[in-house]
Formats: sequence, C-alpha cells, structure tokens
Amino acid sequence: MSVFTSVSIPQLQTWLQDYAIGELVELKGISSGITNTNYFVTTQHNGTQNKFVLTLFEHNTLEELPYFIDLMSHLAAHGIPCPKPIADKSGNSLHMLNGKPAALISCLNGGDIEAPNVQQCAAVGTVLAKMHIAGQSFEAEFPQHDSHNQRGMDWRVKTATQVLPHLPAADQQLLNETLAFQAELDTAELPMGVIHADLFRDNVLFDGNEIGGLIDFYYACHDLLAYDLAIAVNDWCVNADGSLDTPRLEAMFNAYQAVRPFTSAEHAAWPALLRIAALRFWLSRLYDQIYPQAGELTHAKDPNHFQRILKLRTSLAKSK
Ligand SMILES: Nc1ncnc2c1ncn2[C@@H]1O[C@H](COP(=O)(O)OP(=O)(O)O)[C@@H](O)[C@H]1O
Ligand SMILES: N[C@@H](CCOP(=O)(O)O)C(=O)O
Repeated sequence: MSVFTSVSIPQLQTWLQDYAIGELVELKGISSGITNTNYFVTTQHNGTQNKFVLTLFEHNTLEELPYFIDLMSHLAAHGIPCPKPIADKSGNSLHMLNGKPAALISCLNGGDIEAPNVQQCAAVGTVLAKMHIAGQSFEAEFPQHDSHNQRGMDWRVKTATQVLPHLPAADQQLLNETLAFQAELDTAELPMGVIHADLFRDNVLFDGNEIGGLIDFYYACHDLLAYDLAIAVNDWCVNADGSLDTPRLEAMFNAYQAVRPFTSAEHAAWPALLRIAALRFWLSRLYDQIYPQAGELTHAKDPNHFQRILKLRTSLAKSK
C-alpha cells in the first residue's frame, strides 16, 4: 500500500477551493508506486466529471519540484503523452498539503504491462526519442532550472561505497570493476539533454498497443540521451534471465533511431551505456535491500536481476 501520507475528504475539499476544477466526487488511494503518495481524484465541474492524480511528494522539497512540473507541462504542450500539471486559480501547480509538497496532474488512460510485445517496445522507442527532442526546447526555454541528477555518477559512487561491505566477494569484484569502468568511460562526445531516467514498464501506460502516457518524471534530469534508451532497453527488452530479447531490442532501438538517429559516438558507446544502466539499478535495489526504510518499501525489487543483467552486459561490452 503506497499511501504514506493520508489525505481526508474535508482536507482535500478545502485544498481544492483554490482550483477551478469543481466539487470533489471521489478520493481513492493508489496502491501501486513505491516513492510518493498518489490518489485518484474525481471532481464534477459544470455537469462533467474529471479525473486527476494527486501526488504528495515524500522525498522532494517544494524548491526541487518546479523542474518536474515545468517539464511535464512543456512535454505535454509539445505532444508527448504525459501528465499535464493542473494550475490553481493563481497559476500555481505546487502547494503544501498535509505537510508535503503536492500537485494535481491529469489522469492518463491505460495501464502498465508486464510482458511487452514488439509493437509496444517500438512505441516506447518512438516516444522516448520524441521526448528527447522536445526536451531540447525545454532546456532552451528554462535555462534557470537546476536539473539535479539524483542517480548520476556521484550517487552511484557514494551508493557503491555504502553497499560494497555487505556483498559477497564475487559481487564486490563485479562492482569494483564496473566502477573503474565508468570512471574511465569517455562521454564527452555523447549528446546530452533531458532524460526520463526511469522509463521502466511500470512508468508507461498502454491502451492496447497505443501509449496512454509516460508517468513518474521525478528522476528526470540532464544526462546522456542514449543512456536513457539503455535504461529502457534493460527493462523492456529482456528475458527472465536478463539476456536481451533480439526482436524487442531491435524494435525499440530501430524505432528510436527512426526519430533521433544515434551519432557514431553513441553507437560506439552503446554497449558501455547498457552496462552503466544496469549498474544504476543494481545499486538502488541493493541499497533498498541492505538499508530498508521502515514501512516504506512496499514492493521489494530483486537486486539479483540487475546483477545478472550487469554481468551479461559486461560480457557483451567486452566482446565488442
Ligand atoms: N497521471 C497518471 N495517470 C494515471 N495513472 C497514474 C498517473 N500517475 C500515476 N498513476 C498511477 O499511480 C501509480 C503510481 O505512480 P508512480 O508515479 O509510479 O508512483 P511512485 O513515484 O510512488 O513510484 C502508477 O502505477 C499508475 O497506476
Ligand atoms: N524502476 C526502479 C525503481 C526506481 O528507482 P529507485 O532508485 O527509486 O529505486 C527499479 O525497478 O528498480
């Protein structure tokens, strides 16, 4: 159950008085999700019912959030299917609620899929490339935003230090070898921009083979564009043992290239980026396992899955 901060109906009714979205009809906690508190909110306005998602941010300060709110507004305005933040009567989309920063966003259609098919992987490749392109005008429009990378190189190095003493010798060796590899990796020629940074299957809503939308932009940041595709490939295009499934990989990769072709430097770095992307999620899952947050982690995620992926991507990179 992922409602960490409860909101009562009278509390929300008071909060919604600043918005022009009508009367509250229903408030329903969302059980999936592991980071923030989310509710479905239904209102009635001029005889029409509208559905929204209310998010209470459990780990971000109010100051950190405008980047994500402005990013979603920008992407939605540029045709990327993603939630649109709802502004109040004064034009503000961020407010405190029950001691937490909170925002209302539009509710998208569809649900997440466990076992994606080739068409769905292609659709993700296409939308991710379009998002990367739309991100360029976002960075030009909002140069003042500090896009803090919560899971970048500094975090990976710090987290590795925290988990290393708890690992068996073989995993320590794998981790040390990968840390040395990422420190040596020359990324100077690789295009950067806004990345989603966590485009896993649970962050894309599908209606059949059609994308309803991308959600959970709260790791978005300025980083290597091809790394974002590597993150998605490592979740969407793998078999149960972590090996890459060629038809899904080709579908996602080619669909991405059709919209934003890789540079030759990105092609050369691709095996390395798959490896770094595996490291990032191995580390976060290890950290959550070794240092569980009391009452918070409701859906434990298996670090060994990403250890296997990292080993496989390491062999792949060495074979190139
Ligand atoms: N804009 C949205 N439209 C529809 N459903 C949403 C939307 N945002 C979140 N959800 C639902 O809420 C769930 C949790 O959201 P998510 O952002 O992944 O939470 P967390 O950040 O806590 O992991 C999603 O799996 C999805 O079912
Ligand atoms: N999609 C990730 C979870 C999000 O990352 P975290 O750093 O918040 O744990 C996963 O499946 O591990």
